[in-house]
Amino acid sequence: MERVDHLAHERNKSEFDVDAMKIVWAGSPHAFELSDRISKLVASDPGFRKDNRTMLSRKDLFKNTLRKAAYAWKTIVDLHLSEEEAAKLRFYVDEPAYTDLHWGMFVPAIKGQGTDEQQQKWLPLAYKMQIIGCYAQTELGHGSNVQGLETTATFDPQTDEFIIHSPTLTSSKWWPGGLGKVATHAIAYARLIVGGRDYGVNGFIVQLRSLEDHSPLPGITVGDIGMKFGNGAYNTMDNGVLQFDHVRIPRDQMLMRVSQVTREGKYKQSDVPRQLVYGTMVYVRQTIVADASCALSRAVCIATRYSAVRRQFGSQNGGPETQVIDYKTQQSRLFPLLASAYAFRFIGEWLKWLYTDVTQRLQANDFSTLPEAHACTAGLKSLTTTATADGIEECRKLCGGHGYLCSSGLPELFAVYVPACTYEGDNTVLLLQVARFLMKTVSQLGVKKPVGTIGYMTRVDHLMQCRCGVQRAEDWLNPSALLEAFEARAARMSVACAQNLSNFDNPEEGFAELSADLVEAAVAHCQLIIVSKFIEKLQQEIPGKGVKQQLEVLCNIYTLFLLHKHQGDFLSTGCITPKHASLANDQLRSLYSQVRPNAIALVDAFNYTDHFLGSILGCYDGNVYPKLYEAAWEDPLNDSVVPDGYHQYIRPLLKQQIRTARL
Ligand SMILES: CCCCCCCC/C=C\CCCC(=O)SCCNC(=O)CCNC(=O)[C@H](O)C(C)(C)COP(=O)(O)OP(=O)(O)OC[C@H]1O[C@@H](n2cnc3c(N)ncnc32)[C@H](O)[C@@H]1OP(=O)(O)O
Ligand SMILES: Cc1cc2nc3c(=O)[nH]c(=O)nc-3n(C[C@H](O)[C@H](O)[C@H](O)COP(=O)(O)OP(=O)(O)OC[C@H]3O[C@@H](n4cnc5c(N)ncnc54)[C@H](O)[C@@H]3O)c2cc1C
Repeated sequence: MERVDHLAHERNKSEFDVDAMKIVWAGSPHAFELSDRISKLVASDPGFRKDNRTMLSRKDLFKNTLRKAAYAWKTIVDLHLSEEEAAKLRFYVDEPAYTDLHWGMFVPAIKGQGTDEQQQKWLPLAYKMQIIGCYAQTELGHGSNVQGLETTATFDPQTDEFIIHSPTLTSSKWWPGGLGKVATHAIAYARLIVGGRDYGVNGFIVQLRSLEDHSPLPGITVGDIGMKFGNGAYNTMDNGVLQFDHVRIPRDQMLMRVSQVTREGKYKQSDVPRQLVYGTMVYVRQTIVADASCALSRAVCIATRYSAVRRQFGSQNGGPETQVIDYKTQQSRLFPLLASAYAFRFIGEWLKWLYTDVTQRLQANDFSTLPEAHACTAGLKSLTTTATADGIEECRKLCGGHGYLCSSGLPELFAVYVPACTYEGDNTVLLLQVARFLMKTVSQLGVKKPVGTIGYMTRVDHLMQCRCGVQRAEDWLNPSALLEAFEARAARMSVACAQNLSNFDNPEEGFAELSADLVEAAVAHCQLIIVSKFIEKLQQEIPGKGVKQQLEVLCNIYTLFLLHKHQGDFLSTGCITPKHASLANDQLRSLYSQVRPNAIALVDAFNYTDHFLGSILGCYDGNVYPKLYEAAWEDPLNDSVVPDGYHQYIRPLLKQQIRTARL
């Protein structure tokens, strides 16, 4: 049967080259070809089916995840996939699993913190999955405060070993993904104790389970921490608990790139900064930013397609009702999210570049950009994950009642995504790190020249007193006007915090007292980074009919939407007047009308297969109602017409009502 495209009329309206936009979204023709090929490979293989996840019990769900992970590995090996292709395949399988932590944290931790010899020994085993690793840092009593970890690693010079121990209940490792039921090894973070002295937290490679029968090794107590938020969702992951009872490991299993312990029991610190012990977190925060655009764009794709299918009110002379996407309120909620998905895509690309740059510098013993890389990865991780989690929930509401069905894909997407606001650093704690960086920058103005993303502070005198030159709504399309408003707001908020801090005798006390304001200053700074990198991206040549114009519209929507949402900051710092704010809002409305005919094509450019989207509301052909109707009948509750439990619980009730009625 020929498939009808219910969204064809929408696709015909678009004013730009969608195929060219697909390449911009993917990052390059090579990246597009790779994503396209691997996503289709996964979608066409029934072994990767995922539409029954929300109905399985935890045990069945978890076993199914183990099956899929093994099947994915077999596919990777059988097809001789490259590292890049294998990573894409895992991405499109789209199921949180122990492999995420093995490839995403265990391997990078050994690469970043291990010596050359340690890498040579452990990486080949990990690459072939002959060992499976996890990242065991967080404890029951301490997550955010890494310096507060309690697990100890005490050097025993007699045997040339470390004794890994959990001295208290609160020192139990708690949360590590893959730890609960699968990992054979962990990078365990513990306080390094040598000669009775505490040298702070360091990573150690510890074997947890037998490679023969998977039983925990002596001294190891390990298990899963239990069900998490939502059906299916992150419950495919075995987040675990772990206690060490004087577990001995050879000295050479301490990750020794940052500091070393010699055979004689001498502690030595390398020339590299101690903060590199936190290096794996910087790496993962950068990948999380790139991932935010994927999660948000999925939700936006579903909500946009469904908004074009769904009609309510406004029928004229018996004709069709209005598509809900034509309501200005729907547009003002949806299009900023569409623009954010693109903005996060480009900031993710830029952050990847920054991370690669800092890594190369570190290898050449240039540590100068490390504080900026830490501030950018921490701040952008916080900003993009918060906006994405909120955005997915907004997309669910944009889909009305049907968005609440699991078959819309949105409840599961939200449940899987929302812990990103907490893991790899609680979002508020991370913004406080950015605030520290900002306060340090302001306190050193005139002594140290700010560069990179903080370079705008060199013009602080101008930014403290400049006046917005916008006179008509269209003036807000001028990138210089937008940039200056965002720079002035960020600079003024930071300087105000620094001035308030100077009123405290004890800076730490002042920092704690003003922390809510400091977080807002950090948000203003991070929003400026995203806006400025989007504008920079548009200064490049971008091929394809109408592609650049569409991106300009999206960039302006993203920027003016932020200005509108945070107009309190802009007004209270005197960067703009109420008249400017009102003109910005006028311009925003006009931009929504420009994006409207292109909305479906702009989400088609994400090039998601129906399998990856996992949503009846977001399916490519827009044939929503028959699919919803069919899916309802597939629910196990509809296996029988009369439900189990009828004779036990319903019939007696009804009988009782009959007796009462007769009385
Ligand atoms: C494609 C692969 C994808 C893989 C993705 C897999 C995803 C799987 C899903 C989930 C995985 C989740 C895994 C985890 O959650 S692991 C645990 C993560 N834990 C955290 O993030 C803890 C957060 N806490 C911290 O990072 C720190 O405790 C802290 C908040 C930064 C505070 O640390 P500390 O007390 O030591 O620091 P200070 O504030 O005193 O700062 C001292 C100076 O150090 C600088 N600093 C801090 N951190 C870093 C860093 N990471 N890099 C560089 N520099 C750092 C800080 O700025 C201070 O500098 P100064 O110049 O001011 O002295
Ligand atoms: C799904 C999931 C997967 C995870 N995977 C792993 C893993 O693989 N490996 C691993 O080691 N860990 C993992 N974690 C743990 C995770 O990294 C921590 O939960 C996270 O770092 C937050 O720490 P916390 O739980 O201690 O939160 P807390 O620090 O206890 O936060 C509680 C509240 O206190 C606030 N707060 C804390 N400190 C401050 C402060 N200084 N100032 C102001 N407010 C503050 C926070 O903002 C938050 O509102 C995972 C967590 C989750 C949810």
